[in-house]
Order: sequence, then structure tokens, then C-alpha cells
Amino acid sequence: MASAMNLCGNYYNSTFAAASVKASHCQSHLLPCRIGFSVSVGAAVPISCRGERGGSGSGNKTAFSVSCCRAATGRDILVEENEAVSETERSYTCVMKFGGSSLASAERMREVANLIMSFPEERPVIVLSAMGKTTNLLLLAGEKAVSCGVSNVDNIEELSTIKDLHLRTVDQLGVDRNVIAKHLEELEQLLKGVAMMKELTRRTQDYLVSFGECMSTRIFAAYLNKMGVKARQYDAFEMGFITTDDFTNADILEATYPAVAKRLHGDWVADPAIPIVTGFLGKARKSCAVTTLGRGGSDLTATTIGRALGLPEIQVWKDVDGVLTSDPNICPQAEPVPCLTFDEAAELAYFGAQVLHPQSMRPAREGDIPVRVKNSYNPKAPGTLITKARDMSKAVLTSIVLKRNVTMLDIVSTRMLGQYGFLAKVFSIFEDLGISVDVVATSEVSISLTLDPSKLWSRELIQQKSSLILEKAFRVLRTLGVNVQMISQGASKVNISLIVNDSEAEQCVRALHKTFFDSEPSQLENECIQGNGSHPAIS
Ligand SMILES: Nc1ncnc2c1ncn2[C@@H]1O[C@H](COP(=O)(O)OP(=O)(O)O)[C@@H](O)[C@H]1O
Ligand SMILES: N[C@@H](CC(=O)OP(=O)(O)O)C(=O)O
Repeated sequence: MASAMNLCGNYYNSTFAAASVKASHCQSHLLPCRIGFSVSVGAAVPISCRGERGGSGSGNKTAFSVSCCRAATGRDILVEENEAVSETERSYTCVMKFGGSSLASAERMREVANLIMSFPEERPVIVLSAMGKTTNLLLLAGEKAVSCGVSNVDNIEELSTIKDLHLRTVDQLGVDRNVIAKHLEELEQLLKGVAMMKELTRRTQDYLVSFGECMSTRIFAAYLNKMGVKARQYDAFEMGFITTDDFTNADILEATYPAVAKRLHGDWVADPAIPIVTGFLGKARKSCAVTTLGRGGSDLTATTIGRALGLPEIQVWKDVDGVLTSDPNICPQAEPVPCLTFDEAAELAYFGAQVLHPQSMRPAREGDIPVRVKNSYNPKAPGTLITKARDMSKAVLTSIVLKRNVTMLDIVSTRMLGQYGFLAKVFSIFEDLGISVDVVATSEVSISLTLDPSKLWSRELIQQKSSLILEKAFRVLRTLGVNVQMISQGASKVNISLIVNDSEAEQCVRALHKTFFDSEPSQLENECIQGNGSHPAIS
């Protein structure tokens, strides 16, 4: 099983010999990370939710990629200009999204409320995730309900934990239990239904996890109103968030933008109040059932609202000081990255930066709306500002991101030799299966490709950069005695992915982070910047 790592930094274009790798169900991940330094470590082990592994991988492979910071050479994204919203018409001034870690208790909710009220000049739209780890608890409760029998649903530990947390929170905030009583009752009935059916479909799962955001927003809105701040709770699936019917991983449809703008603007004009919107949720276009946007989807909810209303800024409040140079759980010495471009952030998120939802940058980039990643536990920290372009003159490396549950397929066939159309046949199979291919490396008789784990996972098909930076990365890996089994250059030509054993992944991330971020950057930076005198403007 494999893992993958993406390293982005300023390096010069290089060509790569795609290593032919024995056909094996190795799980690895090659990632064309255009910009922003990202490492993605994939493990074949099915993960129960974002970033949590379901077991220990042995003999797994890890793919590392080296990519470049992309010089901001203009916009290559077709941007649909939002209808200009004149300043006078603008009802709201920003979006503020708070994730589960910022809402883990009554005390945290008080902190968040105080934070919001500390900006009296702002008229924010607030997007909330479920409290703490409620989504994980709901998923576990659903899994248990399938096999525990109707009479044992009351004994599901996760259900009790959810009830206790939410009832304790409303009591501690001095809010009436009625704001969530109906949801708690319905949640228990739903779990009994799952127990009766002995089945938890993806559609039912989405409805199940929606209780988290539905309750957190009701509690928070009731608390703000109790504090004298007029707030209005919205379930996203009732206010215009229209999605595909791809349960657990739904895409937001364009019709969402005008629908959400109309509803929020209209309500503001009729009766001004701070909207408290459920993150993560939507309504399926065909079935009208509740959908979810993929784990971490509240980030996408926030950027979608920002674009729908044409707001000047979107704030994503986390429990870290912004996007860091690596996962602090792996590299405690990781530092905040002050600035990123939308493309860098999108690549980092796509290749595993749990800190942002992979699709969340798209609405912000299309609306050209800056996104600020802040720490709700340390609001004074500047955080990370994500914009269309940034000064790349000093940019060498940005971040190393881990991505798990990566699959690489190796196809070795002598029939490939000189056979045109071979690749077309291969890719048509993935198109038929609706599975997206991330990275491809080919040679005369082999093709290796990595598949989008989120899609694969939802289909239960998984059981489970050259130049100075690249040279330096290889030196580090060699020192560790790590065997690089495959390399590939991302289509963006600024990314090189390498595959090594998953068991070596985290030690590589730490060693590389130490080399590139913890040691004096001046030497590397000077080498990169002076290099051959020119800076790679890589697209
Ligand atoms: N490169 C990174 N920068 C910042 N955080 C990261 C990075 N990689 C992983 N993380 C993890 O992402 C977490 C924040 O994302 P998330 O859990 O979605 O926060 P929230 O629930 O507040 O939205 C951090 O606590 C950190 O452990
Ligand atoms: N609660 C959902 C949505 C979300 O975005 O959460 P968070 O903001 O805590 O990452 C999840 O856990 O995926």
C-alpha cells in the first residue's frame, strides 16, 4: 500500500523517466501539485474519516512529489464575474466559518460569539460545522446501528455522547433545550430505522450526519439571540444549496449562487439578522434529499456563500494559526505560511491538507475573493491570506501535506509498444467508472496512474521536483535509506511525485521538513533564486 508526498518549491523544469513498476496492488499516490508545498501520504488502509486510518499498513508504498511554486503569471482560470453587488446593496460584509474544533464546547461557543461580537462594524454570515467530533460520532453510531438491533440503539455509546454534549452545551449556555429536543428525538428514531433495516445507505448516512450541523447552528443562534444579537438559523438544504445526488461527496451546482444570494439578501432587507448557516450540507437536485459536500465541506459552504454574495472576504477559523508548513501532528515545528494563492491552496487541500476542503478554493478563486485562514484559539495571529496572486520572488517552499488512502495502478504491457490508442483505452475505463485519475507516469511498456481516493472510497472499490529542491529531496531520502520506487512529473510541469513505502512516509516528511523549513533557508533560497539567474515562471 502506498502513500504519496508532494513537495512544491521553486525548481527548474526537469524531465523524468517514469519508472516501470511491477504490476501490484500497491497503494500509492502521485500528485501533480502545481504549487504550494504538499506531501501526501496515502495508505491503502480504508480511512474512517478525514485523515484517520482504519489500521496499520504494512509493506505500503509512499509516493513523494516535488512541485514548484507557480509564478503568478496571470489568471488561467475562466472567471465568471459575479454580478456586481454595489456597496450600498451589500447586506453582509464577510463570511466567517468556524469548524468543529472551534465549537467543541459551550465555552468554545462563547469564545466564538465574543469573537464575532468583537467586530461590531462587520455584518458577517456565520457558517458552522458540527460541534467537535460530532460528525465522526454520528458515523460511528450509524455503523453500530446497522448491527446492534433496534432494542440496543439506546445503548449506542456514541449516541449518548452526542446527546450529553449537546444537552450540556444548551444548559451551560442558558439556552432552552427545545432548540434541539426535536433533533435529538429524530436522531434516535433514525438510528432505530437503520437498525431495523440493517442498512446504512450513503443517502441515509448524509441525513444522519446532518444532525450535527443542524444542532450546532440552532444552539449558537439561540445563544446569540439570548445575548441580544439578532441571529437567524438556516439549514443550507432549505436555503438554496443545490447539489448533485452524489451522496457523501456532492458537488454544488451553479444554481446555488443566485438562490443563496436571493434568500440571504432578501431576508436581510426584510428583517436584518446575522445568518447562522449549517456548513457541509446541501439538497440533492433530483431526490431533494439532504446531501453532504465531503468531509471538511463547511469550508466549501463558506466560500460558496462568499461568491454568491460577492463579499470582500471569507474567513475560515480553525484551531491552527493558518495553513502551516506541514501537518503539526507530524511536524510540531510547522510554521504558518503567511500567503498562498488560490491555486496553491487548492493543490495543498486536494493533496491532503486537512486544513482546507479540496473544492473550497474554487468559488473564492472564481469570485476573486480573498480567504483568510485564522485561529479561533489565537485570533491575534495573522493567519494565512489566500489570494489570486502573491509575490513569488522569495517563495521557495510553501508546505508539506499528507494525503492518505491513495491508490496507484500499474499497467505493464509490451503491447503498449508503439500502440497508439492504448492510453485512450485505459482512460476510457476510468471514465466509464466515473473515477478521476490524478497523476500519470508512462514509459514505453508501462503506465502508472493514481486515482482519486475520495471517489474510489465512495464506490467501495478500496479495501483498504529536479533542480535544486529535487536534488536536495533525493539527498535527504537517500540519507534515510529510502528507496524511491517511482517518480512522475505532474501535468503542471511543476510537480514531481515519488513513490516510496508508506511505512517510511512520516519519517520522510519530518526529514524533508527539517531540511527545507527548519534549517537556514537562506542557502537553499539563494541557490534557488540565483540558480541559473532566471526564476521558473511555471504554469
Ligand atoms: N498543512 C497544514 N496546515 C494546517 N493544519 C493542518 C495541515 N495539515 C493538516 N492539518 C490539520 O488540520 C487541522 C485543521 O483542519 P480541520 O480539522 O478541518 O479544522 P476545523 O475542524 O476547525 O475546520 C489542524 O488541526 C491540523 O492538525
Ligand atoms: N462536520 C463536517 C464538516 C466540516 O467541515 O467539519 P470541520 O469544519 O470541523 O472540518 C466534517 O466533520 O467533515
